[in-house]
Amino acid sequence: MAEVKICGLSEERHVAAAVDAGARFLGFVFFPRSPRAVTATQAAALTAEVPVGVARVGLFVDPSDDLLREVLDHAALDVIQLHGYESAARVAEVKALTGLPVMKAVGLSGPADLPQLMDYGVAADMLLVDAKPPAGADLPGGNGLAFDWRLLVGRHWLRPWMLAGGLTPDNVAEAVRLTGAPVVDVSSGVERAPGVKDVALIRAFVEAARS
Ligand SMILES: O=C(O)c1ccccc1NCC(=O)[C@H](O)[C@H](O)COP(=O)(O)O
Repeated sequence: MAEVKICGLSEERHVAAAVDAGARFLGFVFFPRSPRAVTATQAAALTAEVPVGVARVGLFVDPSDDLLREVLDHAALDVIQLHGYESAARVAEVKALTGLPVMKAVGLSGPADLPQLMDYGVAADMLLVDAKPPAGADLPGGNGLAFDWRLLVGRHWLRPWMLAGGLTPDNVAEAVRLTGAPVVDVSSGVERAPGVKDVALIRAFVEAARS
């Protein structure tokens, strides 16, 4: 059984569906190129009614200090997710600037990428273990691509972590069984088109992950 983060939420009915289904983390994307992007003002409305116990995660890609301040001036966030090329030093700066826990995403495509999880494990509060985006990809995440989960078998890091990348209602139970992930993160796998979430898929995913 794993807890769930539903990422890339941009409509109130999908926030409500994720909360009702039992998701413990909700992700909001502040990266304009993404089909899931929300503005600071939209995020203010989307995050306002989220109950205590459900964490609101703001996803940023190499954000400037100004962007972080602008979003936090409007929207109530509980965690900052960094999904770009941020260094460990930048992770520490963002933590100090925002006063919030920071989750650093690390993309894996093979064993050579694993040491990054140790490196970031000092500065970050949480780790998001994701698939490395393919060369030339438009987005650094949210591509619906899985990596070889066997890379994670028997491994431990300094921080709590989540598994992401190509998870769906059909494969999430096997991913949790193989990796022991305590939390799973999904975006494309609960969409019927890029950026368009689906209530039935959200429910099916949470049920499969928590079963
Ligand atoms: O979702 C996006 O559009 C996005 C844009 C820029 C950086 C990251 C992005 N998404 C990351 C995620 O949604 C998840 O943390 C994770 O990568 C899972 O995505 P998916 O494989 O689509 O389930």
